[in-house]
Amino acid sequence: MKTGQIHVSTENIFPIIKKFLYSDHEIFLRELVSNAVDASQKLKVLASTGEYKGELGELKVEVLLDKEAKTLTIRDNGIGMTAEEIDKYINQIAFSGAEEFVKQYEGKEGAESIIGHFGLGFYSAFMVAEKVQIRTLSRHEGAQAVQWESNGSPEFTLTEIEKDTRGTDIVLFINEESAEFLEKSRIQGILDKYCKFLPIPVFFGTKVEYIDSPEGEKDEDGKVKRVSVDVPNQVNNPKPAWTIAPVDLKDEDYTAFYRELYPMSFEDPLFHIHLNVDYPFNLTGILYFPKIKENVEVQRNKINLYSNQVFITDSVAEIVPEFLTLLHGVIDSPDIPLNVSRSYLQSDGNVKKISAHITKKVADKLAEMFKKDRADFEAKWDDLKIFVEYGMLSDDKFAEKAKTFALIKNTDGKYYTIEELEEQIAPLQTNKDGKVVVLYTHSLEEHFSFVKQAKDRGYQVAVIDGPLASHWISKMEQTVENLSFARVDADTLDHLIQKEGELPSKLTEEQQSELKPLFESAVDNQKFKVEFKSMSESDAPIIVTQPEFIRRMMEQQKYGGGGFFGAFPETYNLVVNANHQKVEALLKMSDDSEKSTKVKQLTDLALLAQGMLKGEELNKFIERSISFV
Ligand SMILES: Nc1ncnc2c1ncn2[C@@H]1O[C@H](COP(=O)(O)OP(=O)(O)OP(=O)(O)O)[C@@H](O)[C@H]1O
Repeated sequence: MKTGQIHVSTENIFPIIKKFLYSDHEIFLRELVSNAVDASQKLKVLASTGEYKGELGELKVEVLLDKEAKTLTIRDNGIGMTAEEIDKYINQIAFSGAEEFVKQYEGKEGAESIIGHFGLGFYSAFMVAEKVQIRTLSRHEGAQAVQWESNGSPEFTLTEIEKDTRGTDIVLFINEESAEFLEKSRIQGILDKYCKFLPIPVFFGTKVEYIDSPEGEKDEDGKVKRVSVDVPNQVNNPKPAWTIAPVDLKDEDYTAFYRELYPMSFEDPLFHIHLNVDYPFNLTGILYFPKIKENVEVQRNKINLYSNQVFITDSVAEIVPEFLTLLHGVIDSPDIPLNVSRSYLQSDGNVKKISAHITKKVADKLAEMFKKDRADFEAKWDDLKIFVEYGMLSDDKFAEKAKTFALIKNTDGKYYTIEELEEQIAPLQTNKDGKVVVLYTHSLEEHFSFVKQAKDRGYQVAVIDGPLASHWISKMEQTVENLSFARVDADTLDHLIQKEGELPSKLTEEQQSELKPLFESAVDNQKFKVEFKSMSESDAPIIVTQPEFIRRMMEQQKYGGGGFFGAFPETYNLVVNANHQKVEALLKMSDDSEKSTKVKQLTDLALLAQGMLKGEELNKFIERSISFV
């Protein structure tokens, strides 16, 4: 037996490691299982190059729990270590790595968040163990098995032992505060989280499986009986879909993998993108487009980040652009630095490239789908829309590409690209300034009469809805030349698409001034501005409109952005049709009370058409209307 001092300059770093990693103790298992997997893969490589000539056997990692002895063992049959290798890799290199880490981050703000992403490697075992043994037999022929042991002080012992199987056992004597790691369910939970897709089979305990009775026992119906047997419980799928070449995968395989990732999800994704880059950085992965629900937040941050199949985190906000955090799936890249702060991550060159690459891939995939099968793309559009709009608003490069496939639906359920729609409506809907005006509604039901009037004139009305609508419209107006958008209830049709030459007004200015106070007294002055406009005689006598600009500002404030305008009061225009016969008739009435009743009735009808007549006012309107019958 040999005793020695771990090469160390700090007095004792173990208490610091423990304190530092307090919130993330569980990662010790990720580190040790990854080391075991690495040791197995290294052996595979050595075998393939001919350096290792022995039998490989079935390479596997086992996690063994002995609650009574209070130990947790991580066993592999990989390369193993000689006494010299232990001295080099454990006593010197590994330790200096851990020591440097602690020195660098001790007392620094935000250190905890860094640590979550950073493995201290082998030494993280001391977060949960009072004593750690390495019992190992090297791959070299005739090697002597050795045991390294340390109780968390810089002293260690190295002893020759009997061990006739190749590979390494890391035995942790779990300390008192860490008793949770002697619970089967806790260990299973950690393995599920970090080790689900490691490339070498990992086993933990047993599970029950049902098989045909080996003795051929039959039940009453003569069928072979099913019996339960205990089988080794493999925790991982060593060959997850993202590591397989896309040509070898069918759509069903992608869907099955989605289910493997999100067993609780009820719905299949709309489609997927398989990422595969090896230059200038290394990245693989599969991203899925989910059906986006009203409650966007629940679906956010479901992308899992892996590094060589080891789970790192499900918070990828720094790596993918914000609008892409709505996607689901896996990204695996050994090139994403994990041992750095989040703000550094955002400025990292590789991470920026990765983010730009993913955005481009997503745009290309959508463009390809649109080109390949437009009908199918249209069928998916309503689910994709919010995502594409979000992308167009937050990323100019994406917006440029998306203009070719972003669709607008009209009230007849037909889909057009922006360019197609512009071409369609230009002949009738170009105003006197040469701008093509897209009329739109967010709800056919709410705007029924406005839409009908517009369609009666041969205009098309687009359906543009959702929380991002008004932001998106403003963006389109800024980027597509000569295009402007107007909601059908923003003004009278003649003013929404102004043509040369206005209709003459039947009412003179004086007559309008005479009637104006009557209308003003019928509504709340703070909320409504009364104005007269010369409209067609067949148009409604009064309409309530909400100026496009004010409404958009209010909507944009509600869904973020535009805050600098301050709070907008809700204001509307009460537009009186200066050519309507019912309005003209008011002038001839001598009975003031009859006149104001008529005005009230006309005004209420306009409010009713906008769905704005409610509560007491609605009740009064109903009673008044009954009295007319
Ligand atoms: N199960 C094992 N079998 C063989 N060698 C091992 C095993 N575990 C650790 N080692 C050796 O000990 C070294 C140090 O391990 P440690 O986990 O501290 O660092 P690492 O794996 O090199 O880096 P990191 O864990 O930070 O990615 C490894 O590089 C490896 O050479």
